[in-house]
Amino acid sequence: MKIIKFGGSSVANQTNIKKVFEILHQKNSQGDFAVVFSAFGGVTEVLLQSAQKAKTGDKTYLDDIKFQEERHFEIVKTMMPVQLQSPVLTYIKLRFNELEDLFHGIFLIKECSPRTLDYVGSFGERLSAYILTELLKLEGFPAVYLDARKVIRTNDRFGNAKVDFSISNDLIQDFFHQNPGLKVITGFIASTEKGETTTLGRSGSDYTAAIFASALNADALEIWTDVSGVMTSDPRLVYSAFTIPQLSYSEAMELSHFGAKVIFPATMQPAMKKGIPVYIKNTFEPEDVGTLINNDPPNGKLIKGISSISDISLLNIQGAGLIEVVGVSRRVFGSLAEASVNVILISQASSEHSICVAVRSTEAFLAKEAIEKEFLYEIKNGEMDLVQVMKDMAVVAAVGENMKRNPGASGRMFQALGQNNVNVFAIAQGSSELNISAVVSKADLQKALNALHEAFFLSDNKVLHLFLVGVGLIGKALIKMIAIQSEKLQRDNDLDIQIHGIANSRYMAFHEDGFDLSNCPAPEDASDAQKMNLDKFISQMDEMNFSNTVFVDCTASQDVAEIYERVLEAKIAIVTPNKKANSGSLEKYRELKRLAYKRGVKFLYETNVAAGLPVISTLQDLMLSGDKVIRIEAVLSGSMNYIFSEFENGLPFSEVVKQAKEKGYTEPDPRDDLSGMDVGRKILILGREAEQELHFEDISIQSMVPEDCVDIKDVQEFFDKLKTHDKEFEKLLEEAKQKGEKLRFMATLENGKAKVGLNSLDSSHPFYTLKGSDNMILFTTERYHDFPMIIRGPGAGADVTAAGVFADVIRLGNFSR
Ligand SMILES: NC(=O)C1=CN([C@@H]2O[C@H](COP(=O)(O)OP(=O)(O)OC[C@H]3O[C@@H](n4cnc5c(N)ncnc54)[C@H](O)[C@@H]3O)[C@@H](O)[C@H]2O)C=CC1
Ligand SMILES: N[C@@H](CC=O)C(=O)O
Ligand code: NA
Repeated sequence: MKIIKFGGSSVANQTNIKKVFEILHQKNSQGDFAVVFSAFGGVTEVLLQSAQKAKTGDKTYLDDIKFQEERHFEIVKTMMPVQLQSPVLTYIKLRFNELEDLFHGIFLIKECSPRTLDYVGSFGERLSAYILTELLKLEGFPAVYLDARKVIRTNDRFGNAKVDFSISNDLIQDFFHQNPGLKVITGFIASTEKGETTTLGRSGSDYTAAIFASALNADALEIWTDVSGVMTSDPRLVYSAFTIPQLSYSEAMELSHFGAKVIFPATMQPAMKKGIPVYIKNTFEPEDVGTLINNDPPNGKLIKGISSISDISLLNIQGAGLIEVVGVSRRVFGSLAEASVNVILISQASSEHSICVAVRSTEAFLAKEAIEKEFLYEIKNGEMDLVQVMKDMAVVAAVGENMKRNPGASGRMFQALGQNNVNVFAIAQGSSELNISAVVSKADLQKALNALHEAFFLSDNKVLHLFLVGVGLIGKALIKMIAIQSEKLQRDNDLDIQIHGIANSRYMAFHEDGFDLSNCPAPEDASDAQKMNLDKFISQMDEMNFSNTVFVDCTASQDVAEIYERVLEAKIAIVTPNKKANSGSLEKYRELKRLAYKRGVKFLYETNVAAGLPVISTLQDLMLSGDKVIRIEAVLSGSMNYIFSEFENGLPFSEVVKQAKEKGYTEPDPRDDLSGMDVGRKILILGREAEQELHFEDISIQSMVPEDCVDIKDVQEFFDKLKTHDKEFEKLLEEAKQKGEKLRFMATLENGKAKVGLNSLDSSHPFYTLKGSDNMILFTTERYHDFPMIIRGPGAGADVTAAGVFADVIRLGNFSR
């Protein structure tokens, strides 16, 4: 024998009811069963509200019950042949007439006792189970209607009545013996010895089902609802949450205690006592496995689920007068109990200097008052401080019985929180080792849940959640590269990279699960594309509140660089090829580094200089290991090197500049390269990385942009104008050629001063042989004194730059492991 219970949403309308019938037809071949139904979705709530309306003299209760009556009629009229409808419609009509009389009484005397409310609350189930019995007969089932008030006996605590199991069990067994056929049972309702209607409290229909399962020693109890079982975490906050296949009763209790709405612990008690397995199944996805709750020993995962309670406050009770004084905690908790404050979490360190309790925020003030009143004398004498209240807190808890046998759960939990910069305000773990709870700030809740979910469930994979501003040449190449490499990274490096936000200067779009990278749309083509607004982009990134979030800036925009402080403040890492932030004021450069350090997040910008070549990281390593930079000599512009080396082969100057742009070597506006600004920025950044107090004014820059080209707005027009200067550049080339030299645009930094400009170099110079987009950097340092350290290779272009950005992102994955 099985007891199968369907919740209100499963029978909310004709379509859903048909789904329920399909499920029951399938059950038919699997042995004996009885069915428990809730009221049609939402009916009981409306009836109880209508009773309140009637009590306050609000006559619209009449409209509400009319509407509900119609709803019940409608189901019968659409699901039953006309000739059979009459008795069922009459039954409905009679019930609603009773209700109307009842409400009229409430309306007149302006009173509605808990006893009356229980009676009102019984109509929903009585109607649904009766109608469904008749419909099931039409489906060929030998259905027998059972009003559970006949067989479940309770005391008269209306609203939340206590069941007398010995009487109820007998009555249930008798009814089943005497009435063959498929019993169709009303959930939620029961009656007292005197025949007064009572209800079984929150999730009462589940409880009814468990009572029947226990009384009949059922083989199984199935709870059919609108979700596919108990999930590892709240899916609204943790997008990667999934259904837990099996839980022990205790685990299910712990998880449901924390607000997993699927089951209510008390309802399981009767089934649990008899060891009856409980299945949670989804009426709308019947093929889904669902969750099995039973007595089987816990297996597999260390932790089964991560749950949370938001909106709590933390009370700190402290003072020297508390140490080694017997009876303090009795007084604290006694005063809270007297004030009817429910304590959610308790923590006291063995120093006894403070006791910390978490309560619902709505009860925080009451709690503070109660404790302060109790300790009035101690507070007056300075033996105890006033109770501190920290608002806007939340509890996150890792739940699982396997913790008992395996050390390491708390290590993993607090490592994950720490690495994601989630501050923990209090911790509690009982010796049952079923749950470790931590109090965190409410603003960190989603991040904490995701971090824990990743740490315990995602097959040990680290997930980086990227938000990419600037889907241009480099941004697009980056997306492509991640798409190609992602399988290998997941397989060999346990690293999963998802992109949740994309933007260019016009549009932005977001995707909770991450865009499909092998087919990633342009921001303007994404399904929910919105006009780009940087402020909103950052807010949205912040709100999505993923752990391991990375802001990737692939623009050349000053505006975007201005937002870095806010990003780092939000404990979000930054990876960028954009040089604007690091080449602004020295204060800003230092502030960003300080902030990243303070917030414990990384700010990586290897591609600021020489694209993917390891220049910045190498210089940082030199500095960290105690070296000192004496001189830097470098060709730092891929486009300028391309231009001046290709130009030797006879093409006009303006033509080679155009080619450099087409090859993706130049800045979005190639005049940033020609003017020396880009190289100026790079040598400035290198100087700063070499711990020199370098300002942009300390750099003398020779611009190669002809004066009449400076102010032209349109890039194409600039190219036209540049053509008129081809001869001047040819002359420069000719002069160098005659001396057997080559033109190289380079930068030098020595004695706190930097110079950027065009040089004519003979064949003895290391830069003489550079080709194409090559960069070359010579570091002369205290250690590399006689011969400089040399880094050389292509230093511009979509692929080498995107690869450098990608490498920084992967580095983040290693840092945050
Ligand atoms: N091209 C190269 O070889 C290298 C480039 N870089 C740097 O990479 C960055 C990107 O360069 P490219 O991809 O070549 O430029 P691009 O012009 O192709 O792309 C820039 C993208 O940023 C977007 N954008 C601009 N301002 C924006 C704003 N305020 N908000 C949102 N989006 C905005 C644009 O719409 C465009 O999609 C630049 O900072 C550049 O200096 C660094 C090393 C090498
Ligand atoms: N435009 C730059 C590339 C980016 O840093 C160059 O030409 O080197
Ligand atoms: Na680099």
